[in-house]
Amino acid sequence: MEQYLLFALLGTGAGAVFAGLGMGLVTVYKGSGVVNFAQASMGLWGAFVFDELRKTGDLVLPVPGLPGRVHLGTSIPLPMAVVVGLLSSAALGGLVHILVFRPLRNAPALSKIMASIGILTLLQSLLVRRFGAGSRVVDPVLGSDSLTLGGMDVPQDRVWLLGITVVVAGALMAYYRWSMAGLATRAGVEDEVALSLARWSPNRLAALNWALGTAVTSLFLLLASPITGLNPASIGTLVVPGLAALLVARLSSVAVAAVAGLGLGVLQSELSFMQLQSWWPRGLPSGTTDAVPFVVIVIALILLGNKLPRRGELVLSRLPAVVRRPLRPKWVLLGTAAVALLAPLLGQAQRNGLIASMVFAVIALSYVVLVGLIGQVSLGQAAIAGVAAFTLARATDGLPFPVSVLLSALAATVAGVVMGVPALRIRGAQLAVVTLAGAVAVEALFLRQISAGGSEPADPELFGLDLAAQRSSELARLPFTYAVLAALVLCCLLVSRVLNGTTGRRFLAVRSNERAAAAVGIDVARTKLVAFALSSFIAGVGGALLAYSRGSVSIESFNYLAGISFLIFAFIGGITSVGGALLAGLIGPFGLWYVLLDGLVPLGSAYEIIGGLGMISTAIVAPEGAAGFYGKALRNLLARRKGPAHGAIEVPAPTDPTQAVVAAADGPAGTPLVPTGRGTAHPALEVECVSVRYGGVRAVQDVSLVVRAGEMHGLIGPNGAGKTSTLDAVAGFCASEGAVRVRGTDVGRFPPHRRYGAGLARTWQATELFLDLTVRDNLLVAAGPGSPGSLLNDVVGRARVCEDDATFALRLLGIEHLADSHPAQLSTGQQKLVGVARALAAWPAVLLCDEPAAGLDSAESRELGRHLRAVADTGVAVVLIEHDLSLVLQMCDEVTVLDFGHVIAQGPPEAIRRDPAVMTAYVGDARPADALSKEVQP
Ligand SMILES: Nc1ncnc2c1ncn2[C@@H]1O[C@H](COP(=O)(O)OP(=O)(O)OP(=O)(O)O)[C@@H](O)[C@H]1O
Repeated sequence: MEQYLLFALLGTGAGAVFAGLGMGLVTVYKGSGVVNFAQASMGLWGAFVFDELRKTGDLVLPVPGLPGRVHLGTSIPLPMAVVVGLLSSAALGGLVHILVFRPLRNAPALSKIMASIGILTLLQSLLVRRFGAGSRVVDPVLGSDSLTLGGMDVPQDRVWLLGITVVVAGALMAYYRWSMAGLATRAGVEDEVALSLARWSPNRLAALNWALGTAVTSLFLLLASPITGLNPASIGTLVVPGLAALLVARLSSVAVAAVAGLGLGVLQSELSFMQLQSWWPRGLPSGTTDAVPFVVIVIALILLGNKLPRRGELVLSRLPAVVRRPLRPKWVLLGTAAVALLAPLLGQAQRNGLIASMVFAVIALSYVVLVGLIGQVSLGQAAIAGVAAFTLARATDGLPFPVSVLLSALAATVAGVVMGVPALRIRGAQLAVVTLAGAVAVEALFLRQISAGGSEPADPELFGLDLAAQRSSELARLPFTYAVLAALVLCCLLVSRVLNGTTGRRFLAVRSNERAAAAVGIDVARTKLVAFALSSFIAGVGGALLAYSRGSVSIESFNYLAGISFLIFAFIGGITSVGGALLAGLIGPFGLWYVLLDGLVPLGSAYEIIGGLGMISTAIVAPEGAAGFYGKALRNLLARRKGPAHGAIEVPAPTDPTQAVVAAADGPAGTPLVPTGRGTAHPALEVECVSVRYGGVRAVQDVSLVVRAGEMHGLIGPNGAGKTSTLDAVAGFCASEGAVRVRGTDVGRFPPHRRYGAGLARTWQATELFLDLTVRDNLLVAAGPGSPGSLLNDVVGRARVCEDDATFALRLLGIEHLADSHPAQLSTGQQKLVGVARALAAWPAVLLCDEPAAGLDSAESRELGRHLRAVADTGVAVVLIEHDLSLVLQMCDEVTVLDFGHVIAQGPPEAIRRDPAVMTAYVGDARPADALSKEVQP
C-alpha cells in the first residue's frame, strides 16, 4: 500500500504539468474560444528560455530575422530566470493571439484548429533550431531533498508542485470570480455581443487570457523540468493529457482541469508501477499508460456528452465552401495520360517523389471526405492509415495486389468507424482532441505491438506481373508507379461521385446544420459513421500504398505527428475538393515538389517550418486552400471575360397559389401530385396529452389536438406559451410525454429523422437552411432521404434524384426561379418560402410551420398564408404557429390557443374570436376580436 501511495505522489510531478496545461488551456479557451493544440509547445518555450538563461545567461528570442539571443549576464538569479521565462511565454501567447487568432476571429472553427496546429509544428521546429533536438537535464528548482511524510521518504519537489497547483488553481478561480477582467471574460463566454456593448474589448481580453494561460502552462513545465527534463520531442507526450484535462473540465473549470491533470499523472504513475507487478497480465500491451488520456476522455464524454458548452460568439462562421462539380472524363483521361507519359521520363528520385505525391493525394482525399464534406475534424487519419499499413505487412501474404490493398483498407475502415463513434456526441475542436487522443491510443495499444513482430509487406504482384516498388538498385519502378496512379484515379472518381451524388448532398447538409438535417429525414449518426467509414477506407488505401512504396512499415510514418503533417498539407492544398487533394499531394512531405525544390536548395527541417507557416497563412487568408483560392480567382477571371454576372436575385413575382397547384399538376410527367392522408381512416396528426419539461419549467402541459388531411390548424398563444415546445415535441426535437400519431402510426418514440420518414415535416423559426447547398439541393436532400444503398448507387449506379418532387414544391410556392441560388443570396421572405418548400419536398402528411411569417411585412405574410392554404388544399395537414393572429384566424380551419403551456381554447376561428379566455391571455381584457387581431400583430 505504501508503494502505491509513493507512486501516487511521484505521479504528481507529471500530474502538475498536465494540470498546468489543462488550466492554461481553459484560460485560453475562456478568453478566445480557441482550443489551443500548441499550448504545450508555447509553454515549453518559456521553460527552455528559463533553462538557457540559467545555463548561459542568454535570452533566446523567437522572432526570425531578429538576433537569436541576447546575453544578459553570467549568473542570472533563479527568481529572475523564472520571471523572464514566464514573461517570454506570456509575450508569445499575446503575440500569437494578435498575429494569428485575432485575424481569425470570424473564421470557422476549422481554421482556428488548423492555425493552432500550424503553430505547434512551427514552434516545435523553432525549439529544435534555437535549443537543439536533444534532451536537457535541468538543475533543481524546488529543491532535491526528500521529506518524511507518514513514514515515507517523499521528494520535496512533488510536495511543492502539489501545493503550487492548488495555489495557482485558487488564484485563477479568484481572478475569474472577483476581478473585473475575469468577470468580463466569463461574461464573454456567455455572450460576446453583450460584452462589447458593455465597452469591454473581446480582443484585448482574449490577448490577456492568452498571455495568462501560456504563462500558467509555462510555470508548471518550468518548475517540473528538473523531474521531466526538457526535450522538444516531449511535446508529443504533453499535448494529449493537457487536452484531456481540458475536456474533462468541460472547457470551463480551472479547478476541474487541475484535478483532472493531477489525476492523469497519478493514474499513469500507478499504471507504470502495476505493470511491474507479477499479477499484471503479460498479454496487455505495454503502451497502456499512453492510452490512459483517451480512456479518460471517452469516459468524460459518456458522462458529460452534449453538456460540453459552446461560446456565445460574436460572429457565426461557416466552413470553407464546397463546389459540387463532377470530374469531367476528358480531364481525368488527359491528367492520367500526362502522368503516365511523364513517369518514364523522370529520374528515380523524382519518380519516388511522384509516387509519394500520389500516395499522399490519396490520404488527402480521405481528409476531403471527412473534414471538407462533413466537417468532422479528425487528427487520427495517420493512425487509421497505419492500421492498413500494418495489416498489409502482417496479414496479406500471398494475396494479389488490389485484394491485399482492399483487405487492408477494410481493416482501416473498421478502426475508423470505432474512432468515429465519439463524433456522434461532439464536434469541432473537441472531436479533433478525441481523435488525436485516439490516434495516440491506437499507436500505443496496437501499432507498436504489431510493429514489434516485423513489418515488411510481401512485394505486390498481379497475375504474375511484378509490381514491387523497388528491386535491388532499381527504385520507384514504373509498374508500381502505374499501380499507384490507377489507385489514385479510382479514389478521385470515388470521391467525386460521392461529392456530387445523394451522399455528398447529405454530408453537406449534416455539415451545415445537424438539427435541420435530422428534420429532413437524415440519420445524422449513420451519415457521420458512413463518412468515417468512407474516409478511413480511402486513408487505408493510402496507408497500404505507403507501406508498399517504402518496403517496410515504421511507426514514425503513422504516429500522430505524421497525422498532423498530413493534415497541414491537405489543408494547404484544399480540404474541400478533389483538386485540393491533388495539390496537397504535389506539395506534401517528400512529394514531387519537395524533391524538385530540395534539388535546388537542401530543405531539411525547413520544409516543416514552411508547412507550419503555410498552414497559418492558409487559415487566415484562404481557408478553402490553394485549390479553392486559385480556382475561385480563375472562375472570376473567366466570368469577367464573359461580361457582367447575373448575380442579382429577382424578387419572386406574386403568384396565385391556386394557379400554382394547377400548373404543378400539369408539370413533368410523373409529378407526384400529393401522397396525402386524405381518404385514410386516421387523421393525419393526433397529439394526445403531450407535456414538455425543461428542468423545473413546465413548458407544455397535456396538449392534445387532431388535424385532418387538407386541414389548416393554427397554434397560437402569447410569447412563452409553449407553442414551439409543442412543435418540437411533436417533431421529436425535445423529450416529451404523451402520444403522437401520424396517419395512425405511433411515432412518439421515433427520433426526428424517422418521424420525417413517417410523414411529419417541419419548418423552423430561424429558417435553418443548409447554407452550403443551393436552393434546389436543399430540396433534393429533403426529397430523397436515401437508403443504406445510396452510397453504392452514387459510386457505381445512377442515384434516384427526386427532381420532380423538388420542382413541384418550388413551383407551388412560386420560387422556382430561385432554384440555383444559395440561401445567403436570398431575402428573409424568400428564405422562409424555401424553408416551407424544403419541408414539402418529400410530400409529408403533416407540415408543422413555426412562425413562417416572422420577419415578413404584412403583404408578404398574406402571400405566404395563401401559399400555405394552397399546400393544405393539396391534402397536407398544416399546423401553423403564428403571431399574426388575423392571418391565423383568416386561414385556419381550427385553432388551438395555448397559455402557460395549457390549452385555453380550441375550435374554429369564429369561436376563438369570441372566446374571452383568449382575449384575457393576450391583452388582459375581453376586447373585441378584431381589435385583438390588430393589436398582436408583430
Ligand atoms: N431549451 C429550453 N430550456 C429551458 N426552458 C425553455 C427552453 N425552451 C423554452 N423554454 C421555456 O419554455 C417555455 C415555453 O417556451 P416556447 O419557446 O415553447 O414558447 P413559445 O410559445 O414558442 O414562445 P415564442 O412565441 O416566444 O416563440 C418558456 O417559458 C421558455 O422560457
